[in-house]
Amino acid sequence: MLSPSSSEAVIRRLYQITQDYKQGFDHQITELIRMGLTRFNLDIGILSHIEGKHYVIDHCVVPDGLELHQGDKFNFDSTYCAITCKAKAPVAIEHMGEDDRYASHPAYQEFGLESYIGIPICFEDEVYGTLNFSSAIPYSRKFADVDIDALQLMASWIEVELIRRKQEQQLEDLNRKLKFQAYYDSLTNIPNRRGMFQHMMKELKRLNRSNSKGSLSLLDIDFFKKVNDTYGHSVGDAVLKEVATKISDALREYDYVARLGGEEFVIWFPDADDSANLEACRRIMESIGTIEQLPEPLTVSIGSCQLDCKNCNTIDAAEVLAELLEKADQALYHAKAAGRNRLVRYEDIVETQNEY
Ligand SMILES: Nc1nc2c(ncn2[C@@H]2O[C@H](COP(=O)(O)OP(=O)(O)OP(=O)(O)O)[C@@H](O)[C@H]2O)c(=O)[nH]1
Repeated sequence: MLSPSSSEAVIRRLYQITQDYKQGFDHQITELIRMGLTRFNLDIGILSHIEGKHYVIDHCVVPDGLELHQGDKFNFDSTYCAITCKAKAPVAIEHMGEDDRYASHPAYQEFGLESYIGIPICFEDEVYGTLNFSSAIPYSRKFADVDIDALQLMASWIEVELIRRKQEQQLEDLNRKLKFQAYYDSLTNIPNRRGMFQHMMKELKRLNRSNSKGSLSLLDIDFFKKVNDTYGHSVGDAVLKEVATKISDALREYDYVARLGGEEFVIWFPDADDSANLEACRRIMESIGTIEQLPEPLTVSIGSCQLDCKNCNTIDAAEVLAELLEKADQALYHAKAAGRNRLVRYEDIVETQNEY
């Protein structure tokens, strides 16, 4: 004989399952279904989900040999779930085949389950699916109010958990969006100045340890103001996006590009020697020249400099980055002053200056 205290046992177990949140929702639901199977002394436990005209198994615990798996889909109308959802309340049937209401139901015809206890699960004012327990064997006693109470407790737990999961997901999405906004440029979808700083700090610290080389380039679109003035700001925006795409497409997996602001981009080539860097920059310039938004070829100027990390061990990464940007900027200034549409290496400027 079941006593009201059996509901207390369910509450206690649900509390333990809640405490187990670190194991994840899948584990918690499986434990809840296992508890239900023990509680009702049945052998098939399912949390289902309705997708249009389909009944989909979200989670299930079934006896060995029964081929039922997460993700399996059935026609909704020919499931016991349809009976429960139509009732909009818990349904408990001890002997389906001898019940005039259900013996001819397609669910019974198809699955032949004799005993069944199920309840609709609601989520955001809609029926999400059902929690149900069943068996191919008729039930050995009558389902009682305490059984329904226990089922309702389990359903409430799932409903609260579904809401909590959704909120958690929304919070995660929001955090991801905020992080993206903080570190990425919304126009071109590549990292912004802050993103570049974060990436370069990591890179330079790694290079410091491995004592390797790298190369940094500043790329600036030539006469971009004229593009805006002649064709309008929206064409200017489209050109900026296309330039970002062309640069990204020309890079190797470990190279890195960010938009520093306006029409200026920074490109980092880790471990690149001088010739690899120059070759990549030439490829980028060529590719940008084929941009289709404008009737005339678009040109860019690039200032590059090399990092040699032999002396970087003792220097602060932020200082190294500031120095790299400063050198590349000087080289870019020379490229602009010399007529634009060209690449200038900082090392060449220094060499020329030393000759005088
Ligand atoms: N469409 C668009 N224009 C931008 C954006 N950010 C900056 N600009 C424009 O970029 C232009 C940069 O102009 P300048 O700094 O004079 O440079 P420039 O015309 O490219 O000349 P040089 O660099 O000397 O070759 C300005 O007209 C800015 O308004 C943006 O997000 N979208």
